[in-house]
Amino acid sequence: MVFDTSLSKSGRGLDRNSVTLWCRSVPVVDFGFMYFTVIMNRILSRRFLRLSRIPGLQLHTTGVWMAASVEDFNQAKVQLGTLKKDPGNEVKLKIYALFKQATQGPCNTPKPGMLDFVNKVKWDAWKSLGALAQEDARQQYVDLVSSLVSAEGPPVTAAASPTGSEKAFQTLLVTTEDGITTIRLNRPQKKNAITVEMYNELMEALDLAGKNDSVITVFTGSGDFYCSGNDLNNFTKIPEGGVEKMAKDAGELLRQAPSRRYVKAYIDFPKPLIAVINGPAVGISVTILGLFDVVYATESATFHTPFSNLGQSPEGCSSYTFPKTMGAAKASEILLFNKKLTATQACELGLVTEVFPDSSFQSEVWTRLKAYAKLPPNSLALSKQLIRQVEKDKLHAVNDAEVDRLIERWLSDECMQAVMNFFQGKAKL
Ligand SMILES: CCC/C=C/C(=O)SCCNC(=O)CCNC(=O)[C@H](O)C(C)(C)COP(=O)([O-])OP(=O)([O-])OC[C@H]1O[C@@H](n2cnc3c(N)ncnc32)[C@H](O)[C@@H]1OP(=O)([O-])[O-]
Repeated sequence: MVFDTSLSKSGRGLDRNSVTLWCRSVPVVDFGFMYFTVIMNRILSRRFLRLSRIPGLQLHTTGVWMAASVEDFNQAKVQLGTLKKDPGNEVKLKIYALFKQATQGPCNTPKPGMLDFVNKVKWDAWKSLGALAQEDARQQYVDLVSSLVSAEGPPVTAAASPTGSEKAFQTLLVTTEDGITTIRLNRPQKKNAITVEMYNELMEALDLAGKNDSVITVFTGSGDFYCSGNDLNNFTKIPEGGVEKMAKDAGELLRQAPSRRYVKAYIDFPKPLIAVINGPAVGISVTILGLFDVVYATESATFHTPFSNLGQSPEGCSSYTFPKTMGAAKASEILLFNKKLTATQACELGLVTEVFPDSSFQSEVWTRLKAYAKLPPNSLALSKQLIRQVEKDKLHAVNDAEVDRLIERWLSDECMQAVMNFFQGKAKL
């Protein structure tokens, strides 16, 4: 029998009079249920041990054993749907078999054919329960689900963070639901311009998304813009070391450095990365798209890299990914001569995967993403890595070269003048 905190708290299935701990069929402790509950909670909450894993240790009640009710069973079915972690095929088969036994009794349906692999395995699991009584199957089902739920720890409360969210950020909304980690740029009043804080949070969010249970990771923006690129205020916050220090720090943020590695975080991201472009995209939010696996755009989105206007040069590996995707001539129009693309043009050039009507964009895209997130995660991640692996070294080298050039550009009069023009209201895109 598996005990967990929720079981010991509610006392479900136990006679509350007393509980005896047995070791190798010898009773070693006998105490009242209340005391037992207190001790079990302390032991389990400190994660010292799980009684079911101790060889020879058995738990016996001295009173009447109460089987799980139909209500408990129904509640367990609901709880099963809230599990965040996949319990694995073996456990899922056990759950399936117990469910069938509890609801239909012993298996007496014909054995599926040899080639019907999945149904055959399920049938075998059910059949293996033999003549187990329905109420015992119900109890085992409830216990199994209960142990899985408690193994995941207490549910995250709404007050602690938004639904499905793993961590609260200042400039992003990050949620994980239905196998999708969504990273939403969340400075709509500033058109989601990327501050230094946001760069750092994006790296942290990517790191978490790469390690959590999600299958795919999706970027999108809050409000009417996807992103207006680098926040030009980043250039106005001059640190103690002066402009040179500012340019160097910004370069390190983009480049492969131990703790600051913005573009690197995209190059090395291990799972499928999808951009949902909900409105205009500018600067680094466009160049980085070459490192995404799929880009969906709403019809009215635009794509603009005004580097020459700003006295700057391309980044996000676009000096390599853009010519590779669309040819040097088209890439030069965009990266040198500031050509703004419509979503349809960006799609024709291969920067965008597909364009959707504004009216149905969100519903069509999210339906598709939810379906993608149901695909086998390991297969997806490994296939992505096969596609990207051959180019990784090249991309890191391109990133380094681009950043070296940018650090020079950020110190140039051309760049300083362009930034001043923006804040004096002289230059808007
Ligand atoms: C580091 C790696 C290198 C990266 C390179 C790049 O990304 S290059 C690309 C660099 N990016 C650019 O050059 C884009 C510069 N931005 C623009 O040209 C225009 O804002 C616009 C066309 C994006 C939107 O025009 P619109 O008339 O629809 O809206 P609005 O103008 O009224 O904006 C609302 C508020 O947001 C503010 N804000 C917006 N974007 C930025 C920003 N990037 N920065 C700071 N602030 C920004 C704006 O000041 C205003 O603030 P306020 O006054 O309310 O306190």
